[in-house]
Amino acid sequence: MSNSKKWFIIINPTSGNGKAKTLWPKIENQLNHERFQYVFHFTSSGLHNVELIHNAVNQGFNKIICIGGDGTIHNTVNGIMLQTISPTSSINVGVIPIGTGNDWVKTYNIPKDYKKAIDTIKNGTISQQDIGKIEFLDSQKEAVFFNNLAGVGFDGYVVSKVGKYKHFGALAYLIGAISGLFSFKNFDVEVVANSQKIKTKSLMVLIGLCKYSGGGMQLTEYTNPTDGLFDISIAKNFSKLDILKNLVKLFNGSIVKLKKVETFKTNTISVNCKNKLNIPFVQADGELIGTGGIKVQIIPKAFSFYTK
Ligand SMILES: Nc1ncnc2c1ncn2[C@@H]1O[C@H](COP(=O)(O)OP(=O)(O)OP(=O)(O)O)[C@@H](O)[C@H]1O
Repeated sequence: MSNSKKWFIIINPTSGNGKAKTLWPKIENQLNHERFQYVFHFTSSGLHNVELIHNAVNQGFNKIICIGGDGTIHNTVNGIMLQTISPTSSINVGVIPIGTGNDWVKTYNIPKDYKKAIDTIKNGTISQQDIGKIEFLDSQKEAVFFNNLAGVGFDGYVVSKVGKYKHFGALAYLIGAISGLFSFKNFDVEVVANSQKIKTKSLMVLIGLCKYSGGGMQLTEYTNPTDGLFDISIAKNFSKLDILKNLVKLFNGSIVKLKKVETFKTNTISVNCKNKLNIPFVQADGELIGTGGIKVQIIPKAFSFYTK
């Protein structure tokens, strides 16, 4: 059987605090019951995940199942975007969500129950969305792609801390945010987008495609992940009290209505961080990817996946 007829499955054994590994035998039973033809691999690291997908596409696989959380989807997207053999939107990805935050799947109501997720992959439809490409302004690091949300500043700082709280499930991000609050310092930033320059002290600059991040928070003014535009939120000079007072607003989407949050849409953005004494972290889809200034551009409808 040629590779294009088979599914290529990757499982991140550490996702969901190890739940992906424990559930795999049951998932495998269900896939066999539903007569899926497949090969499978466990990831040994994020980089291994990217390489597995990159090589699979080069070998002719065009149907992928990703078992894990947002980081596993992110690494899978990067494997697809970095290969040059096939148009990226011709590779279809099914997701069985077994992560901690599981934020990306919430936008599309992809079921967390593995049997229902398999049914979505088997009987659902194929949708597409835009992808973001991040290039680093202050280093030679390779470009990183994202499918959900990227951010510079406090949210990157939270991601750098969240690992040790993952056993709390989706609450890990909120706990990470509260614990990081007291050591984080707002940074100087110059944002360039839509021929405008915004110079400010900032808590964070968020570059969104989909609706949820940080374990269910809604930090951007989400409209449409296929409109060719990012949803930007710049949180300007928030105090610790501002954050504590507005914790509920982080989750119900109304944080973007605050005066100190500037929102707009754009298809490219530069986030320049000139102050070498306070260089912010950069996160993409909940993965810590670097530090300092970035330039981000949108690649319209580059990612194809199974939805209900
Ligand atoms: N075998 C492995 N050992 C350790 N880490 C791994 C391994 N395979 C992949 N990883 C890394 O595991 C990290 C977490 O994966 P993932 O995001 O899927 O799960 P999660 O953190 O539980 O879920 P979520 O991101 O939805 O909160 C990713 O950064 C990925 O690079």
